[in-house]
Amino acid sequence: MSKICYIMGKSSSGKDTIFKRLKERRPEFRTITLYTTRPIREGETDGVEYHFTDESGLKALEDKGCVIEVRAYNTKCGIWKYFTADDGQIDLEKEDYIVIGTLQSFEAMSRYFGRDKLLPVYVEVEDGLRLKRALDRELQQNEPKYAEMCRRFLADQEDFSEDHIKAAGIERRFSNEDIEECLNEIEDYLNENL
Ligand SMILES: Nc1ncnc2c1ncn2[C@@H]1O[C@H](COP(=O)(O)OP(=O)(O)OP(=O)(O)O)[C@@H](O)[C@H]1O
Repeated sequence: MSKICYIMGKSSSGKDTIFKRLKERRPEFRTITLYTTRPIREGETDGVEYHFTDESGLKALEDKGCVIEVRAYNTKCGIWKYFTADDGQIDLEKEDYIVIGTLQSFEAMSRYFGRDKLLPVYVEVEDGLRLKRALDRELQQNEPKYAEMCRRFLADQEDFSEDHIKAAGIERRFSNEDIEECLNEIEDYLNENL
């Protein structure tokens, strides 16, 4: 049975890094590119990390009835929305997919496609190390957004509270202290469950 491997974790836990490395290891995985209204960051490419769009783009997809889930974040830089659309790119009869999302979107996708179609991969990193990685990443940006980085760090405490993780039915966690060890563990888990 085809499944959606759903990568989740707090900000700077390494979701993007793991996603890219898993895609290299398992090139047969298809991706579901999410949409966002946030501005594109240095080094990102439209249609790769996200489909970068705006409010009118979101409304057009909503009018067509194909938005599966949408979340809005009141950031230091304005309201940014992230959403998943059933825009014809998902065929669960044939393909396995790999996606990055949140607990909220994981739950919405589970309702939409069926919980058995999703394979959650929850990534975690000790908070101090995660904050250091977040700051190091921000320092590399042309216009570092430190306030937004801090907001996300604090918001994650609530979004990924133990209660929320439990309510979403997440049991397995993958520590991303060492990237190779983390990838090996995830790959074993995929082999067991796909
Ligand atoms: N195991 C690791 N060891 C050292 N650095 C890492 C490791 N995993 C990720 N990083 C680095 O940590 C930073 C955050 O990683 P990444 O961007 O993949 O996280 P993310 O969870 O996708 O973040 P966000 O949700 O905020 O976009 C990046 O600069 C990345 O290169």
